[in-house]
Amino acid sequence: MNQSKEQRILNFVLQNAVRGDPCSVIDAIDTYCSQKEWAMNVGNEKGLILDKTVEEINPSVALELGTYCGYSAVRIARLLKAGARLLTVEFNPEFAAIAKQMIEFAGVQDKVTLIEGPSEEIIPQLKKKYEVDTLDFVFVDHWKDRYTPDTILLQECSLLRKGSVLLADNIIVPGAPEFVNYIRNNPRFQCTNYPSHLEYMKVQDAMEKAVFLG
Ligand SMILES: Cn1ncc2cc([C@H](O)c3cccc(CNC(=O)c4cc(-c5ccc(F)cc5)cc(O)c4O)c3)ccc21
Ligand SMILES: [Mg+2]
Repeated sequence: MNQSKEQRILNFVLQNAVRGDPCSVIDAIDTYCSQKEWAMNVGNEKGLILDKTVEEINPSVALELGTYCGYSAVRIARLLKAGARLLTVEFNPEFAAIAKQMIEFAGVQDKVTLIEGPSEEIIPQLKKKYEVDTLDFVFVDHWKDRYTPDTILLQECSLLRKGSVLLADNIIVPGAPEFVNYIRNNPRFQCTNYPSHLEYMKVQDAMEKAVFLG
């Protein structure tokens, strides 16, 4: 049975990165996906916007929607302080299996809880099953038509507090027009747009930061 692209990305990391070195894992994925096979990792240009946002917030509890191969989970986890944690949600079992190995190889597994299942099912479980009080940071990078319903669900589940920060990928490509309309017209969020480029391409993309005002 021939390998998936995600398995080829993982194999390249296992052969070219350094176990326990998250930066080498990030670099290896970016090298492979810019030179061999494009993949929907947030990439290094938008990754720097993600890094700066995480460093600014210094979250104790972070959530990621859409793990994929674990690239952004490794990017976020490598910046977390001692005792801080990232919960990352992936519904696709193949992606989750790859991401688990990626996170472990990078050596950030003690900071990351990979949860297999759809966001709409997992979000309502975060308080009781995953002992979350409120979320300091949420990276939104799953199905683009889920950005709005899941932002509403996070509020309904009282998972956001005054100052919680959402950062959404792909505001231009593939685009999340309904989310942009919802969040920019919602008085409970303070929004900032960060123009960038689609990972590994010269195509315009952007990220949107939304601070919950309580
Ligand atoms: C409900 N639920 N809960 C957890 C959860 C997890 C997933 C998966 O992780 C998953 C699978 C497939 C697609 C996505 C969304 N990502 C994208 O679609 C995307 C596309 C492109 C792009 C851009 C240009 C192209 F030409 C083609 C693709 C660039 C990007 O950065 C993307 O993030 C996410 C899905 C639903 C989930
Ligand atoms: Mg994305």
